[in-house]
Amino acid sequence: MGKFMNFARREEIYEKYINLFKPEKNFEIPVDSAMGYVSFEKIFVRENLPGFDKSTVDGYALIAEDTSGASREFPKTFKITGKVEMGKGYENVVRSKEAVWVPTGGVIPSGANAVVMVEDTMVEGEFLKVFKQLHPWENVIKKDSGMRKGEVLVNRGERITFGKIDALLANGITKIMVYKKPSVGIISTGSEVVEPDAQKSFFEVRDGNTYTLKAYLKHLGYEVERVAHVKDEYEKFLRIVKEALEKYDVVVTSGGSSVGKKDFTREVFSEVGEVYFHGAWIKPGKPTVFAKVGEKALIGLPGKPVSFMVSAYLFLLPLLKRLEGDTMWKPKVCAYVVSEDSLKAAHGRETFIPVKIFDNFENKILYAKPFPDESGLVKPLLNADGIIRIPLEKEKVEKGEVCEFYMF
Ligand SMILES: Nc1nc2c(c(=O)[nH]1)N[C@H]1C(S)=C(S)[C@@H](COP(=O)(O)OP(=O)(O)OC[C@H]3O[C@@H](n4cnc5c(N)ncnc54)[C@H](O)[C@@H]3O)O[C@H]1N2
Ligand code: MOO
Repeated sequence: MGKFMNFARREEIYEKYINLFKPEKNFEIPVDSAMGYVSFEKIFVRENLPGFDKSTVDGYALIAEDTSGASREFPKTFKITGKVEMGKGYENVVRSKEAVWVPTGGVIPSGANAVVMVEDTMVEGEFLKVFKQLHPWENVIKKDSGMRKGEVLVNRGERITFGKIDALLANGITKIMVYKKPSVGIISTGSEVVEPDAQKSFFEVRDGNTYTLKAYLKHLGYEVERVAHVKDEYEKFLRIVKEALEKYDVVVTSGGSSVGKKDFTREVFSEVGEVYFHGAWIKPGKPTVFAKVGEKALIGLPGKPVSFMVSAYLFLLPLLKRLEGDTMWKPKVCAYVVSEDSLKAAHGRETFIPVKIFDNFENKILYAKPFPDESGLVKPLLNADGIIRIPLEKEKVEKGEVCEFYMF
C-alpha cells in the first residue's frame, strides 16, 4: 500500500474538501414533520402576534391604579360588570372601580390595564374585594409583543427546531420547503471482521463500527444503510464501492484506511474518483481518506472503534450537515468543561478525548472525566457524552484546566 499521501489539518479538510459539496435537492413537507430538517426558504412573520392584549392568568381585569394600597386587611372594592369568553372579543369598556372576569388567554377589555388573580379576590354578590395592589400591565401580554409582521421566522439554511415549528404554526404556515437529507451507505472491510451475531474465533472481531454508525446516523434522521462487508480483497471492495456510489449520496467505509499491505481504501478510492486527502492531523482518526466521485463523497474511516467514531463525528457529520443545507455545519463547542485528569496530546496532532460530563451544582461548574485509552478499544466510548479537544499547539492539559467540549 505504501505511505500516507497528503495530510491536512482539520480546518483545511473543511475548507478544501467538505466545502466542495453542496445541497442539491429540496421538497415541500408538512411543518409538523419538518423537525430536524434544514429550511430551504426564508420565511417571515405574516401577522403581528398576539393581535390583542391578553391575560396571563384567570382573574379580573381592572384599572391597576384603582388597586393602590389594597391588601388583605384593607381590600379595595370593585363592581363586577361582565365576563370575557375565550376566543371572543369584549364590547364594553371597563371604567374606574369596575372589574370584568377574564380567563387565562382571554382578551383584556378596553379601559382595563391589569388582571388580578382570582386567588387575590373575593366575590360578594355583585362586588369584588381585591386584596392586592397591581402595577399597570401586571398579568397582561401586550398586543403584538410576541412577533411582528416582517421579522424573520426561519432563515434559509437554518435547522427546524420545535420552537420554529411552533412559531410557523402560530403564523398559519403548515408547509415548508426543506433540503433533502443525504443518503449514506456504509461498507465494512477487514478479513478479521465478522457479523455481531456470528460465532467468532479468538482472533476475529465483531463489526461494531458500521452498525453503530448506522444507529447514530439514523437517530440523527439520515437515510442510512449498512451495505455490505468485504474481506481484504481488492476487486470485491472496488466493486462494492462502485455499486454503493450508484445508490447513495455519501459512501463511507470502515477499516483498511492505513498503510498496511492489505489496506486498500486509498487505492480503491483513487481508482473510482479523486482522493483529496489521506491523513488528518488529528488523534484519533489520523488515517482517514477523503475522496470525491462526481458530486458524491467517499470517506474512508479508520477501523479502530474510537478512531472510527471520532473521525465520523469530526468529518462525516459536518459533510452530511453541509449536504442538507445547514449553514452551521462545522462541529460546535457545546460547553467549556474542567478536566478531572491531566492529559497528554499527540505530538503534532489536534487531540480529541472521549469524556463523561458531570455537573457540580454547588459551584455550577461542569467537569469532564476523560477516557484517554487506546483508540483500538471499544471501552473509551462506553460512557462518553462527547469529546474534549486539545488544540494542535498544546502538548498537554493539566488537571483542572478548562477544555472545549463537543457533544455527540
Ligand atoms: N504503519 C502505520 N500503521 C498504522 C498507522 C500509521 O500511521 N502507520 N496508523 C494507525 C492508526 S492511528 C490507526 S487509527 C489505524 C487505522 O487502521 P485501518 O483503518 O487500516 O484499520 P484496520 O487495520 O482495518 O483496523 C484497525 C483495528 O480496528 C478493528 N476493526 C476494523 N473494523 C472494525 C469494525 N467494523 N468493528 C470493530 N473493530 C474493527 C480491527 O480489527 C483492528 O483491530 O492504523 C494504525 N496503523
Ligand atoms: O488516529 Mo489513530 O486513530 O491515532 O488511533
